[in-house]
Amino acid sequence: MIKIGIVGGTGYGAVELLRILTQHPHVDEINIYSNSKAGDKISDSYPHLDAIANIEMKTLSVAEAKTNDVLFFATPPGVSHQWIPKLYGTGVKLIDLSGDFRLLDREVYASWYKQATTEKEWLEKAVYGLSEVYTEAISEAEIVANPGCYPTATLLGLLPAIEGKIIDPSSIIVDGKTGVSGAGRSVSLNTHYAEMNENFKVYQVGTHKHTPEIERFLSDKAEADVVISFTPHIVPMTRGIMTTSYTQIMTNHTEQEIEDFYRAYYEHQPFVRIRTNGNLPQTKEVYGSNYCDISITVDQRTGRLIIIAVIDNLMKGAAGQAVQNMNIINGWDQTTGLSFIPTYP
Ligand SMILES: NC(=O)C1=CN([C@@H]2O[C@H](COP(=O)(O)OP(=O)(O)OC[C@H]3O[C@@H](n4cnc5c(N)ncnc54)[C@H](OP(=O)(O)O)[C@@H]3O)[C@@H](O)[C@H]2O)C=CC1
Ligand SMILES: CC(=O)N[C@@H](CCC(=O)OP(=O)(O)O)C(=O)O
Repeated sequence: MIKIGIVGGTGYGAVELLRILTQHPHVDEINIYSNSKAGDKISDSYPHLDAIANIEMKTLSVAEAKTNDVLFFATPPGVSHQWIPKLYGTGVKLIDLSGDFRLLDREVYASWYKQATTEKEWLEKAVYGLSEVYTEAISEAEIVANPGCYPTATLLGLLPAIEGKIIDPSSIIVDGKTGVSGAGRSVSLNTHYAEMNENFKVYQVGTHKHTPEIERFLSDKAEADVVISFTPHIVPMTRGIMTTSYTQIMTNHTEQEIEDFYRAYYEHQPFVRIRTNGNLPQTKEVYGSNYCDISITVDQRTGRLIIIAVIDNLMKGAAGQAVQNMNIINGWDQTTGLSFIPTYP
């Protein structure tokens, strides 16, 4: 049995971690750290957790942090990099849901995040937590950089086609669509009900911070520098991400052959489901679960392979994948504590 700490206690990522970890069979104690509400119970902020997690939140300190076996940072970018170097080597496994450790180059980070992260020596110690792809490295990691929500869906959709040399890596255009909880719980005019309802917004065209993260890991598997066009959109729904990737096919494979290749690529991965016979995934079909559903379509007319991937941004896009990584680190079955059937309708 292990002891868990969650930093950023009153945010959406933390609450989703709690939803999972309160039912995880190997977790017997949960500490919650809050910057704004230490001393309060988490159920004061989230009454739906009353009688499930009436845990009093604490202030984080290095001494406190070290009492945990695994510490999750569910904090905005700019927080975890101040703590993780102080905790490295103490035996606590550190899983960061923010972007602070996802890029190797701090200048690239600064140019996309408009703020600083830690030195390269620390960034190099982090393992990218795309569970299905970097499993072995994650199993030995002390610091896991949990992937961003858009990169999770985009990379799971594109990596088989890149590794199989099915598509031209220089041809990739990605359209992302997210639910509003992707913006976190903090109040902003952008996500105000009246601004969001009956609306469909595009934002950060060509400037979204997930672009260099997607490019880094596509380049890793393409063994060449990959540059993509990525455009995110926000949709009036609570949860869900859909990414649509448009790519140029380089081979004469049929749709069936590519589909079979994808299925073989993810054969032993319990959370990736490949759609068959032109069946296209919808965000509702993964809602509340850790699944990533993927479809591939060969557009004969344009010679393009169109890849659609859906996830729940708070599950496979954040807390679910973070727990999947905790399971990998501890040598447990990846699905432990994560067997949520999607909530439908
Ligand atoms: N929402 C999503 O779908 C996804 C989120 N992520 C990432 O996960 C992280 C958490 O996101 P999410 O939970 O949605 O965000 P929220 O804004 O909902 O929560 C973040 C929490 O962090 C704490 N916090 C805020 N500012 C500071 C600070 N300066 N220092 C320390 N703690 C602070 C606050 O909790 P308290 O005051 O209680 O400490 C806050 O509630 C972010 O980095 C986000 O980018 C990644 C993938 C998807
Ligand atoms: C709607 C909305 O604002 N979504 C967020 C999602 C990114 C996020 O949550 O950040 P990480 O995944 O990098 O940690 C955004 O586009 O910035």
